[in-house]
Amino acid sequence: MVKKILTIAGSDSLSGGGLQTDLATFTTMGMAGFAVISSIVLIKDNKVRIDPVPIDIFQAQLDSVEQVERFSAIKVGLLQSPEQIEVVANFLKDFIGPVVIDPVLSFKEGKTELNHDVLKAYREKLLPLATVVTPNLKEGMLLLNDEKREAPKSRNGVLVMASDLSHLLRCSVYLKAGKGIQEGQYTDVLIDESNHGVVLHYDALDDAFNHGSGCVLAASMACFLADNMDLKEASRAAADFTRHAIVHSYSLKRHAEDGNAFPNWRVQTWN
Ligand SMILES: Nc1ncnc2c1ncn2[C@@H]1O[C@H](COP(=O)(O)OP(=O)(O)O)[C@@H](O)[C@H]1O
Ligand SMILES: Cc1ncc(COP(=O)(O)O)c(C=O)c1O
Repeated sequence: MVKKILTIAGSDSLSGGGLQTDLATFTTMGMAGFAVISSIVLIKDNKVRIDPVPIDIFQAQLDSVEQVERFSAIKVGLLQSPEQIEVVANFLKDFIGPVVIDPVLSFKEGKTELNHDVLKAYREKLLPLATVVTPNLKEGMLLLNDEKREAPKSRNGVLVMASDLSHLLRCSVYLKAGKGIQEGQYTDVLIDESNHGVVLHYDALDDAFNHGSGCVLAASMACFLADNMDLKEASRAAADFTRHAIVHSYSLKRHAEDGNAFPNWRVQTWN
């Protein structure tokens, strides 16, 4: 039977992340994708504009997908207010199955304002309901909320940070530590459900063409978990899937400097 998988995410009409990227990932993984829209994101001239969907319409979408029997996994992306976070927490309370939450608190594409009530709601209401949370280093530091703490610069430092996050949030953590940890490499760290740490290093690929790579990672991880892999296997498989999406990135304009990760890299392209 075809597996059904839900994303609760923002819409990015440039397909550089958000539900467009999530649905494309689900399709490539051979699963049927469903989407609840939290916000409309507009990116132009290095500015990010986010218009949240009114809360009653957001809730109505969640009520509507309750008709689906039943999702094999749920991925959660951009949420813009404590109210949205609370509504999602309520929705997830009775869900039995893997939940991957990507706490989108910062954008590569431009600055956005941070609402501290959103951070508190994430920490207290939503993230403890996740199977795994996938912050980048900046998002992880924000969630830890410790002004005296410095961002880690070593392999050990990232392991400690991921472990502290996992204790604070009471869930597994896949921390995207980025390129500052080991020369020429990207480092990701997983703290799994038995508090066991795994460090993953990957050769750094061209940075210019990877809008949406965080979404591809979390969405593919949700699919691998839906396929009954354990979290360690699913993490490795998702990291590998995402590297392929980055290698196959495409630009939006013929001579553009940047572009999107390509989640459909497994599918035959028409040339
Ligand atoms: N230039 C790159 N080379 C290799 N891996 C990368 C590169 N950029 C991102 N990744 C990987 O892609 C995944 C998503 O990371 P990232 O794009 O940093 O997330 P986010 O968009 O949430 O900040 C991670 O596994 C990360 O290690
Ligand atoms: C709706 C939405 N969610 C999430 C993201 C984050 O994307 P990334 O995977 O590059 O971190 C973006 C980026 O544009 C977005 O528009």
